Amino acid sequence: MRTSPSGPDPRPRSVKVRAPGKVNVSLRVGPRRPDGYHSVASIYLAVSLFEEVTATTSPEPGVTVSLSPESTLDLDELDIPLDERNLAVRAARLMAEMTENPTGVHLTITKRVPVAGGMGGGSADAAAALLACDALWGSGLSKEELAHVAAELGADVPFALLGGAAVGLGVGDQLSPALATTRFDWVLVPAPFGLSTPAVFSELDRLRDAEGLTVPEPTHVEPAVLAALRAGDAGGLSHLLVNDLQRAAVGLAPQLRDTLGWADSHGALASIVSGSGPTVALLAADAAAAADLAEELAHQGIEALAVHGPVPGARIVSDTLL
Ligand SMILES: C[C@](O)(CO)[C@H](O)COP(=O)(O)OP(=O)(O)OC[C@H]1O[C@@H](n2ccc(N)nc2=O)[C@H](O)[C@@H]1O
Ligand SMILES: Nc1ncnc2c1ncn2[C@@H]1O[C@H](COP(=O)(O)OP(=O)(O)OP(=O)(O)O)[C@@H](O)[C@H]1O
Repeated sequence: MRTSPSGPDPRPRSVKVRAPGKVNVSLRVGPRRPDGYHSVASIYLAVSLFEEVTATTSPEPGVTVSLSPESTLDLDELDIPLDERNLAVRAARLMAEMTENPTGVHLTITKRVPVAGGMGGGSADAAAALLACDALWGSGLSKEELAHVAAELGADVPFALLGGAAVGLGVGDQLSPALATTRFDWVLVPAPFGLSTPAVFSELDRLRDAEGLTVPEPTHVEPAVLAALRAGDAGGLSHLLVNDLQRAAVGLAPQLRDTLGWADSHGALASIVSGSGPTVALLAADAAAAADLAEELAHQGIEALAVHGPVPGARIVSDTLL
């Protein structure tokens, strides 16, 4: 239990935080562990597609949540629980447990990252909710303590707090920042369906079992990937993109093969399934190439989003007295 030196501010307030989605430019997955998780060696890149969470003091005790009409996703189509299963609600409740006399809070989430898309959208909501409640309640937690709480919520949540580019070991939660000196441009192609993260990991286990393939625990990431990131070398990076989950995602959703093929047919440098999928990330040579590619796909009626990374992790956008 912590209180900030000045104690909690009792006045009604509203704190807005934004947090990015991510792609994994390299994702190596080890064998299933006894706890059901898999050790990974991952290189995360935060991209410029942001979730927003506004935490507003509520006269009612507890945590409530709603989705903002400013969301760019079609809210009628979304399968997002608005109860204690919501990752942002879970984050706020954890923060409340660690804060003296927390007020009630209402969370408003602006969804932009494809749901169940492999880009860590729910994780971004959780990270944003943690930071927003930390500010609202003056919980006084250190960065390390916040990262610890984040890891309790999910493997991708600590990275959504940190942002930028980072190496993730353990289940992806043991993070070390990586140097990326210039931006990398991507075109994201969301799918009209979602994939369940545990189902994709299980499919990878199934494929490996069927092949009699045993894999070692991943202990490190490829130095060449870090060198390409450091040098801002999109061409070099394009030959190094790797995702062990990709074949499992494609196994569950074979239509992704076509989308991945658009890199060749539409002049992108390379393509990769983002995390557990099904969003596909096409790597472009530069911002102009990404904008052209997104426009060309849009002309064909295909949803495509030009983004870039690295971008910062969860950050406060506004803090307003009501
Ligand atoms: C695929 C990635 O997005 C790559 O960054 C992450 O590994 C997934 O992170 P996440 O969605 O935050 O995952 P969690 O919410 O912690 O876990 C959901 C489920 O995914 C599986 N899971 C997740 C992460 C991991 N390293 N190994 C796993 O096997 C487990 O079945 C777990 O129960
Ligand atoms: N705030 C939230 N936003 C979206 N989904 C949520 C949220 N809270 C809980 N969920 C549930 O979690 C599931 C996965 O959501 P999410 O969009 O985070 O997937 P993802 O981006 O594939 O995750 P990851 O890349 O971290 O594996 C959704 O289908 C939904 O039922």
